Amino acid sequence: MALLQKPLIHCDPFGEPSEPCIQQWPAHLAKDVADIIHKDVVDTLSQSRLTPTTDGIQLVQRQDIARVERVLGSGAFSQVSSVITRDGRRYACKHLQQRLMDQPNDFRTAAVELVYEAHMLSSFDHPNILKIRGWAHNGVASFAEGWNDSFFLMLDVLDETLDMRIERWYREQQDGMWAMMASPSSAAQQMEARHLEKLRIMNELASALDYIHQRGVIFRDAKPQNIGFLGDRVQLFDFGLSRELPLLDTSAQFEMSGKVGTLRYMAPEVATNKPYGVSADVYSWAMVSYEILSLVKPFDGWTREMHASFVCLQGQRPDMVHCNQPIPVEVQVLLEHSWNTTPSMRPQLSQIMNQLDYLMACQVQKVQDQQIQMNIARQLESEIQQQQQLVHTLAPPQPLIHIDLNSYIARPALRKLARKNSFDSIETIETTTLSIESEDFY
Ligand SMILES: Nc1ncnc2c1ncn2[C@@H]1O[C@H](COP(=O)(O)OP(=O)(O)OP(=O)(O)O)[C@@H](O)[C@H]1O
Repeated sequence: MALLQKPLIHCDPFGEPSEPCIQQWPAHLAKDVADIIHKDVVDTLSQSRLTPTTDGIQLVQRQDIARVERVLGSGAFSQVSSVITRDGRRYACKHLQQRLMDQPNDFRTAAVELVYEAHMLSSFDHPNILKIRGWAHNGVASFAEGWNDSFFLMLDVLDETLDMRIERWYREQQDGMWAMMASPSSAAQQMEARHLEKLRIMNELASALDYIHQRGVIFRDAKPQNIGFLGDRVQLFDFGLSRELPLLDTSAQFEMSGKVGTLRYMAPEVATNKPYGVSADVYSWAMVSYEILSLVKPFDGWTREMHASFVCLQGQRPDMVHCNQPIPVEVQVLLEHSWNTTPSMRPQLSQIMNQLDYLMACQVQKVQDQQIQMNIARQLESEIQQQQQLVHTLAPPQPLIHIDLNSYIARPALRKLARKNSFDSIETIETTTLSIESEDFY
């Protein structure tokens, strides 16, 4: 069943309402709300070039949800919870926030965005874009049921978001200082492997953005909070602010609703309400990549005014040398091009991916070389240990006799005895030496 179908009012398909009744619109109002949203959605989708597929999309009813595990997160308009369905599957269920029930205009806008997000996600098939697995069984018409969560999306549950991963890397870096002092070579090896992982993440993100650009979609909100992971695979998600370009032209700039996204990752042309195109996502990609590589938030602690003046007007960019983790020169060059103030000077994502493929190949070689060196060093170390053990087995170390010099000197008879046995054993050699030295004191 498609997203759009004629709204129907029927008794609560979700069983017992999860919220108090006052949170539900009366039936006649709920029908009006659903009709208006339906009309807005029809207007929006009629201009869409995307071709969504409903293959594999499950139509889910509230009674199909056996259990709500926990809230995974919330954004400006929506809330995402982890749910278990009756067939034992786990999904991230995204729906509108309850507070929007008191703000009908915001509810309407957010509802259309949520439906549009479902429309987009079901049009995409890319390993680095989060998969939509289902939605409310009546599609847009579900809004007629009158609850804030009447319409919802069922998505794969992410293991981690990029901002969480960067935070973890930062903590590991702090903890790793001591390990680095203890074993510099293995710490260096870990750092090179981590750098390779970072390049791979940057590449997968570029690939997801390139895929949507080829379909005339601009993401507009690339930031670590909107990039997740399933295992180690990057998953771009939250297409709420994404839009289709007026024309399928990835080199053109268009008049679009400006200032959309998060300022620190936002291209200057977007922040200053100028026409923009998909190269605005390239700028955001560069800012996100900077954060991945350096573990520093771009323009941290800056005000809007500082951003407008220093970043948009004067073209200032993050420091790639004096940061937590200095960025290798060859990657610096890539970022510098990608966050160029002039959109047309920024590379295409396909070019970025080519460059990253090359850098990753070099890095793989570096990691392998380091691994070989580490193995040689380890082998040498174990051979030396084996040799030392062998020497010990052939000639086990003998204990030295403890000699109290004073008592020895005081007892010349003993000294004579020692001289007599002088070459009988190692102990006596020691004794003899001592006795000679002690002679000088007489
Ligand atoms: N599939 C998912 N798996 C796990 N957590 C998720 C998933 N989708 C969203 N979240 C969590 O919920 C939060 C809000 O989700 P999302 O960004 O999609 O909502 P939003 O209202 O569109 O946000 P925004 O206001 O940033 O546009 C995310 O930051 C993330 O922490």
